Amino acid sequence: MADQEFLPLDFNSVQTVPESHLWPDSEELSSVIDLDEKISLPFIDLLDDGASELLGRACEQWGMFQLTNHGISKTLIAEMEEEARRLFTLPAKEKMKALRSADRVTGYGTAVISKYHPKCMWHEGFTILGSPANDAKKLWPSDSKRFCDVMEEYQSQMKGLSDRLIRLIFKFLDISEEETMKLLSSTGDSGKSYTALQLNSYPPCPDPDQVMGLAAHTDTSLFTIVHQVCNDGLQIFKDRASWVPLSPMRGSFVVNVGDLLHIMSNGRFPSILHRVTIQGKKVHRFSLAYFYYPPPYLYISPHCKPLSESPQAPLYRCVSVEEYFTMKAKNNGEGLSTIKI
Ligand SMILES: O=C(O)CCC(=O)C(=O)O
Ligand SMILES: [Fe+2]
Repeated sequence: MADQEFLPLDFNSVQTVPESHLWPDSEELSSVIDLDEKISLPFIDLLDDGASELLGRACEQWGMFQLTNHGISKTLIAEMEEEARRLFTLPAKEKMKALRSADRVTGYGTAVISKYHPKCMWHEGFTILGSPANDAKKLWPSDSKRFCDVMEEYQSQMKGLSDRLIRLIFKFLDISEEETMKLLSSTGDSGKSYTALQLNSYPPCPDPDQVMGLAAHTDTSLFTIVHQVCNDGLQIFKDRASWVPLSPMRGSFVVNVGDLLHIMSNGRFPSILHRVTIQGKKVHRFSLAYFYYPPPYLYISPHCKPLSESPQAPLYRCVSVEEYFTMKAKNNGEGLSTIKI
């Protein structure tokens, strides 16, 4: 596919879905199970004394959970929502000024997984690593400070929250304090961190049943913390059997296990396949996804429990984070099978 085709659509000006965005008869869109009620993911209260055990069980059984009492203020979340809306409701030609080019990972553009699919998604995104100042200045030459301040504050708070979560999760996995400290010290402060913030926008669509918001994928992160503005649309591929729609509770974060934690837990915590469908003709859905990664130079390997009751051979070979990214991209977004022993 030519690079041109990866430009997000000018969603405001389309009356009908163009051929490039129609996903007809696609297996990808089908097979949602018929449920009377949407499935509720487990809730984890971060202030619960047993949070480590509860987190571990939820990661094991679901690879995903809803986090409450996470300590991120409602005001900051409301500001994030406002700034994301301000960005994505700019005219298309303004957004294009911050277009992510082939050699850059930050800025405005389509989802990274777009290149693995013949059809385009009903989605536009904005990716931030550390300070968004360079890209924000292109959008608002004299008025980018508010956007940058809010994005940086959110990333800093997400980093703190992620550090708390990883400590509890590593404790459950019996990963030593020394290893935990190595990870935490190498991820640095938010300005230098290797984490990424992805603002997602799924505009209203004239024919929502024929398009895909975000196609099925697993995240490469250790885990991802997602806040959704409009809680419907996210689906998970549960038990490798069928797509299940979720409706997370407003105010909670959805946290999903990514490939790197799948590897470190030796497959005990599944990196769950998920996707986003489009909800209606009028709904503009946004989400804020914070991807928590170790630095690219660190090596990841399965942590096998000694003295356990079942055999604990490693399922995956040791791999650096950077190499894993490369392998996954080469294999069209499916990385785990490439390092399977
Ligand atoms: O929009 C969502 O709810 C999920 C987004 C997501 O899966 C991602 O950005 O990787
Ligand atoms: Fe995702």
